[in-house]
Amino acid sequence: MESQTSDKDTMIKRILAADSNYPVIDRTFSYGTAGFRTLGAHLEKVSFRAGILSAIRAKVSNGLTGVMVTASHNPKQDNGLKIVEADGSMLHPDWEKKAEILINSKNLAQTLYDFDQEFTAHNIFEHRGYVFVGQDTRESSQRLSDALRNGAFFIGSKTINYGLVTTPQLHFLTEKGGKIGQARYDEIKANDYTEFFTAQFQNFLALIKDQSTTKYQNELYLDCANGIGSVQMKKVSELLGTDSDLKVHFFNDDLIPDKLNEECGAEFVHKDQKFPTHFEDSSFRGKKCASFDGDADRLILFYRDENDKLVLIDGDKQFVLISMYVKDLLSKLGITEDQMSLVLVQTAYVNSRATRYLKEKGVRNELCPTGVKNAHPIVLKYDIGANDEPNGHGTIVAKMDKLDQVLAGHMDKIEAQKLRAVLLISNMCVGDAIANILLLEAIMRDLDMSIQDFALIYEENPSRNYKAVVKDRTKFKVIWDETKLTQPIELQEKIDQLITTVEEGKAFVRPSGTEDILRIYSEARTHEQMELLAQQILEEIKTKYKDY
Ligand SMILES: CC(=O)N[C@H]1[C@@H](OP(=O)(O)O)O[C@H](CO)[C@@H](O)[C@@H]1O
Ligand SMILES: [Mg+2]
Repeated sequence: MESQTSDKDTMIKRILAADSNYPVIDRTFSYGTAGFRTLGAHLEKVSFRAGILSAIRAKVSNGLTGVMVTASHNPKQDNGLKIVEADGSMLHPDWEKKAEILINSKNLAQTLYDFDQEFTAHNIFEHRGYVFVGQDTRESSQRLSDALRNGAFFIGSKTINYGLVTTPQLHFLTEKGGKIGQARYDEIKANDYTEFFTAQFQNFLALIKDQSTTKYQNELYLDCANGIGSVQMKKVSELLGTDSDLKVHFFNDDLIPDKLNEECGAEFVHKDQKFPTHFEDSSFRGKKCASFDGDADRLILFYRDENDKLVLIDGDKQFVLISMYVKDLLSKLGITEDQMSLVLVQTAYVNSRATRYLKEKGVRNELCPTGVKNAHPIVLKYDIGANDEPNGHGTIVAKMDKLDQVLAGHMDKIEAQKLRAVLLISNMCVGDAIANILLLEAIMRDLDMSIQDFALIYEENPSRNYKAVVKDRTKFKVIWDETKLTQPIELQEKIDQLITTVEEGKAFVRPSGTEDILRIYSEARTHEQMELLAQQILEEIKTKYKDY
């Protein structure tokens, strides 16, 4: 698609005419923790305008942005839009604000003239920009992708539609585009992603192919949340071939939009602490299982123990293993923290036992507010930085140039080869369920570790997330790392007091950044105490703060 005009006024007229075709939704949209997200039916105009915004962003920066149409783990009637920078990272915070201005504008022509003024040097009505677009399997996704591409077209941009891809895949493809430049965008194919990660996994396995295993389980039972992850993971499986070390059995791999995230997927398993559909059977006992979320950027591992209890391996434990593995290789090579710094960045939701374990093992650990975009700036301060959220988000990022310098002279050693190879299995743009399962399989295989061994690295305190509906969640204010409320302070004082009544108590309340609710986290040494603590806090909110 190509715009023929360079005349500003004519272009704006056409944009306004197209914009008026999309229904007006009378509310203010904000770019939350994970982009614009609400009912799919309310997002058509937002998508059209997000297309314009993404195109402008491309024109004034590196010529490229990516947009993913998805609402991840949220209900099937929801949808959302996440904008990706040309380096594969999340939209710059300054541009989140600009996106809100353009999307909520009551005078679109004026807003466009304002943008034009602000970016005079970039000629936003003339320069070409590119927008890479991906979508999940929701019913509304096609319509929203169409509206989005339409918006980009009307402001004179080209779009490349990758169709059904996972969120991390769209980040990967956008980053690749940012690296190779516009002239070669045609070369980028959605399958580059699956081919890349399969090859990295195979490279690592080639280093350890002679190591025999006794405990590693090479079969994985995968719950795909009935989302797009199954399509891409099946491609990985095919590329690995039948004689591969890793055999994946696919479940909940139906692409009917109605089934998306329905009683399955990482969010369901983690928050509800229940087995997903098709995993109820006791024949799954002891087997290594995992769940993706709807757009495959989250991963939860789990198994059914001998008492049929669900044992979860959450994001924290996954990244504790990954960080420990990397730390161990560095120390075997005699590489110090000064030569190559390492950090694991987590959120207030981290289990106290994980924090304690990391301290014992000497892994540097920092907290950040919820949302991957908050972890990223901290991660980048270190040479190797991992971040995770218990719900299954997480990635490990390494400054590969620096690593190569530090490893020069060590590359004859297996530890150096493993370190380089294992880090390359990571999707360094954003947390990725497919890359992460391959990364963890590589490590479990090398350490000859069963899923049961994995679960035992440390024993978490029982914990759980709860929700409460209040009149106005924005009145609840928290400190930077979200572990405490500053307002209402009386509620914080009550929580502080309740925590002391249970063993190893930890609890906090914060307003969600993606839903119109308060989130309540509770943790204690026993399940009963954890529930008691949560119930008391919920009761306090219900009786005193519902209409606050
Ligand atoms: C407790 C929890 O799971 N919070 C989730 C949720 O954010 P909230 O701001 O808590 O609504 O959605 C985010 C985006 O997917 C994710 O990064 C985060 O971990
Ligand atoms: Mg997701």
